[in-house]
Amino acid sequence: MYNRGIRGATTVSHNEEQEMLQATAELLKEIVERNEIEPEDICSVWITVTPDLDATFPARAIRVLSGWDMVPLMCSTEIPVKGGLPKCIRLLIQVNTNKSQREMKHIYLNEAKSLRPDLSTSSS
Ligand SMILES: O=C(O)C(=O)C[C@]1(C(=O)O)C=C[C@@H](O)C=C1
Repeated sequence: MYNRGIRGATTVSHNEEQEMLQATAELLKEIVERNEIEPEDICSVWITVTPDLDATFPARAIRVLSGWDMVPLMCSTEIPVKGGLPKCIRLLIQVNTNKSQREMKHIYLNEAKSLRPDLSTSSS
């Protein structure tokens, strides 16, 4: 068993609570499904938002999911680099798995696909 990291990122159109929660849940669901992981296998989830997103804590979208209440979550702000992609939510999931690092599927949705086209395996 190894401890691996899985990355994801997505964007929202507005600094709005429901949109942020929905985008976070969508990104998490895609990561979980594509990587076939269970909440029990997850060590922690680190979430960042760009400084233009302050309508809510994205962690709220994760801890209400069935089986996710005991997964350690942490939100923080991405560093405000000039010209950085706006309204972006990033996830880093640390997971226990037997898979190799190359088998980890990193998910970039919406405008965030431009961040790491080399890693993105999502078709959406
Ligand atoms: O992967 C991302 O979300 C990126 O924006 C790329 C990148 C990088 O340059 O590697 C930049 C900033 C993030 O904190 C993490 C990684």
